[in-house]
Amino acid sequence: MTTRYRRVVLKASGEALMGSQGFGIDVSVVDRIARDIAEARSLGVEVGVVIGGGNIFRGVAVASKGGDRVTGDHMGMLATVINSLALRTSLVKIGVEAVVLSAIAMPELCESFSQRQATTYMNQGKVVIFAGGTGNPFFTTDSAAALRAAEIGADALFKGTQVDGVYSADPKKDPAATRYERISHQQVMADGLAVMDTAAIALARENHIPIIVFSIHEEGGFGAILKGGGHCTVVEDAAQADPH
Ligand SMILES: Nc1ncnc2c1ncn2[C@@H]1O[C@H](COP(=O)(O)OP(=O)(O)O)[C@@H](O)[C@H]1O
Ligand SMILES: O=c1ccn([C@@H]2O[C@H](COP(=O)(O)OP(=O)(O)O)[C@@H](O)[C@H]2O)c(=O)[nH]1
Repeated sequence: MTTRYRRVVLKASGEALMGSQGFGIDVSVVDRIARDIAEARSLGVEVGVVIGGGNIFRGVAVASKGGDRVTGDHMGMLATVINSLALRTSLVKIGVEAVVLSAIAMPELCESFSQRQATTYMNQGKVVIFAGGTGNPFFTTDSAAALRAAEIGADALFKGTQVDGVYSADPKKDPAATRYERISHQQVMADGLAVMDTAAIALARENHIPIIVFSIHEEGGFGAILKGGGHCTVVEDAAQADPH
């Protein structure tokens, strides 16, 4: 079937991977996300993935206790490598070809990221998992996802998170918040809607990449959106919007 998007980057929340455990990796959750990615591949969509590290470590946790932020961020980036290796294992287990490309060189564990190698693998139909964030402290995996999406020429950035879209306020704090079906990058930033960090949204906007915010907890949600249905908010500029 024809999908609206041919090549996408999926940003999967690190926190989602811990399931109900409160920390670390619940393999059944990783397996489920792998099945959702497999469905996208079966639709013919080329998929790059960025996984967060919040289920293991966030740099700000070190800084907030008076520690060194840069070291904390290095630890956070290593956490994303752990999650990426877990996802690769789950994908390979179900017969989906997948490679991990890390922004931080660790050749014994995985290949290093280069735009050329990533594009080659994607053209071959392999799922490319971008590990190590941007490779720089003071950034987030949201920014890494926007950056990789721009580098590989993705048609859309899918942010799979804890909530099912962009709301007028944080829905976890304000039960009266309402969900947008569509909103522009500009309005998300102007209204300070904190579903994704501003650097990531700005990068996506500059490169005309729509962001699809959806719940990573909903099995089949990713595929449903790719097929033109599903439950999400589409962040795109007016000029990009589908006239239908
Ligand atoms: N206006 C908003 N619309 C939707 N979610 C929001 C909004 N403001 C804050 N949030 C919060 O942002 C969170 C997602 O951001 P983030 O912490 O980066 O998650 P992730 O773990 O997916 O990286 C959601 O869980 C939600 O509670
Ligand atoms: O380019 C990057 C990406 C991530 N991180 C670090 O890795 C942690 C985990 O990433 P993130 O918080 O984005 O994960 P998520 O919220 O998606 O689980 C961050 O807190 C940062 O400490 C970083 O320093 N640079």
